[in-house]
Amino acid sequence: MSNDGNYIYSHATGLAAKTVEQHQAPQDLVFYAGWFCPYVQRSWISLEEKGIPYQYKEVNPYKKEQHFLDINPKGLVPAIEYKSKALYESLILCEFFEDAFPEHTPHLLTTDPFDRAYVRLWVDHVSKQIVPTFMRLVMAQEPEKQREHLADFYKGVRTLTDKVKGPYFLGEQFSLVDIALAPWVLRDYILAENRGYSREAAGSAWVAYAKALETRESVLRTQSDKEHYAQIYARYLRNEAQSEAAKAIRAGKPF
Ligand SMILES: N[C@@H](CCC(=O)N[C@@H](CS)C(=O)NCC(=O)O)C(=O)O
Repeated sequence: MSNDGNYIYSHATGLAAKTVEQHQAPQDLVFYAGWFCPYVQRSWISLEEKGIPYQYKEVNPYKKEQHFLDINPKGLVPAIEYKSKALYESLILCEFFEDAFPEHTPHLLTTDPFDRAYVRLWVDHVSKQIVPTFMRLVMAQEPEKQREHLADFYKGVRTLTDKVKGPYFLGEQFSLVDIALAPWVLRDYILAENRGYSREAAGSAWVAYAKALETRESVLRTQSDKEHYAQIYARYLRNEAQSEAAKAIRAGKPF
């Protein structure tokens, strides 16, 4: 076990704490989550958007306790148990919620086959371009590397914003593209405070899109107080984090 788990505040705060409190009763769907985790937040936003009944259980994934490894052998949050069967991986969970609860709207993957593929295409861009570059930029120590990753981050963001219809990616309809990205938009103040990033430098379309995402109710309802996120990122900013993600980024492997 890495000692990263020792640096994590034990529970959600702010509006997220209220949401946790409202989801303590037993349900068919148990959501194993860490309040701090951007991947968790993706699946959590989906649950909140769709009004799916779920029971929230806080897990410290860095402790790798056996009961949790039985649910997710990778030992990562988010994970779920649904009618005693286990699943994990944030985006796979989001798609599962679409399939298992078709009567719950909005349809975040949309219903038209072309649109579904198009949403997946841009979720892939978020996952392969934007998120890893965000992490590389946070972890980079040398100014030259930081400049390189910052330029890559702006590039990834601009490629996406060129396609944003506004206020959300597909227009009025909130979708999985917005969900895949929103947790990192909420956390971009880490880049602004430490790595010379500004939303304005990525263009006015990005400023407007980021604002629309961070003020969406489901996003607000799953957000904790900023100071507790900053505590965790401090280890990434010094390149000391030992999470699976940090190790993969250092090794240049996909995550
Ligand atoms: N690809 C996974 C990533 C999940 C992930 O990395 N979760 C982190 C917390 S943000 C975790 O559980 N880390 C534990 C560890 O690295 O040991 C997903 O999309 O669900």
